[in-house]
Amino acid sequence: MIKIENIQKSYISKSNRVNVLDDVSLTIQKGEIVGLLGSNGAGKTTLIKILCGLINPDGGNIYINNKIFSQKSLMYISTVLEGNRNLYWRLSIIENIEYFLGIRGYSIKNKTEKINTILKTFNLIDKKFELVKNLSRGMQQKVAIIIAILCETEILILDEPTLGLDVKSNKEMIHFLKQIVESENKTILISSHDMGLIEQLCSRAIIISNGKIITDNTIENLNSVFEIKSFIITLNKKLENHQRDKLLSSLNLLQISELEDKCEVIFNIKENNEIYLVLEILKEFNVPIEKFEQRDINFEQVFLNIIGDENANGSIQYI
Ligand SMILES: Nc1ncnc2c1ncn2[C@@H]1O[C@H](COP(=O)(O)OP(=O)(O)OP(=O)(O)O)[C@@H](O)[C@H]1O
Repeated sequence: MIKIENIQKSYISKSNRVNVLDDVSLTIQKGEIVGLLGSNGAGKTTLIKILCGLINPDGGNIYINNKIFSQKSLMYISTVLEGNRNLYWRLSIIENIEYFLGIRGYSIKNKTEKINTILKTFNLIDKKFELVKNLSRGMQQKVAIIIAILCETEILILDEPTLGLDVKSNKEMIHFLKQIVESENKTILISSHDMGLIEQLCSRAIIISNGKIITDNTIENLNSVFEIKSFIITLNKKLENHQRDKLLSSLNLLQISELEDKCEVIFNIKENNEIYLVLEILKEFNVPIEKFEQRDINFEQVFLNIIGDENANGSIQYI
């Protein structure tokens, strides 16, 4: 179990103090698979580096299994950091496994069967003696994660596991991680930009923006936002002021965007009958409708809306 309370971290940049993590608190229960989402520079890697003891926070507390964080906590945690510096490139897969398990005090002699099984499962058995530098980026990433699993820690932290992978390797990696999530009973924290990955693997998503947690909710709850439908009606005439006012007051989630000699009415609804509300008002105005389209809403949009609203208003709204 991971408990983070009021973590604070800032860096000095060009003689200014920049807050990178601002009062971050979260709890991840044993066995939970949690996604950490955020735009570039949001503070995800900083939080992960603090969690694996690479940097110290300026303030706040971390508890691992109810004990205050110390060097000893690291025996419960394996981390795969972003990028390709998790392995020794001039060593083979098996030599890397031997080295990293050795650091944790394990001998690979007692683990040969487990190592071979895991390498077979993930199609790396033929590459066991291959130097890591000769492996593809996706294979290297898999090896780093396999080593983290072989360390048999309770907690696994993965920072951007699909970063830099092509479309095919990205798909394979998600499949690989799904197998891991299903077969290993671990507490897992995965940071990513990849909404699909978080949606498929995690039960909960924490969204961080400018060093602050702005949403911490189950994927199920966040997914309920998908039930919202979004429409655009293009009118080939501009609206008069009183018509705009009437439309804007008809629905909470309605925007009007003026184009050259047209205008777009964009609205998001949960109930289908709200479409008729808008259409009836437009009928009353007797303005010709040029186009009526439904827009797709996906997790990425939900995320962007949450981040966008946070940046715009300092408060969170889901659409
Ligand atoms: N050592 C450092 N010195 C100064 N600023 C830093 C340092 N490390 C990180 N930062 C700054 O802290 C902020 C958060 O960086 P961090 O790497 O944690 O973000 P991130 O959410 O992981 O972003 P990305 O998705 O781009 O990896 C950024 O503005 C970054 O420039």
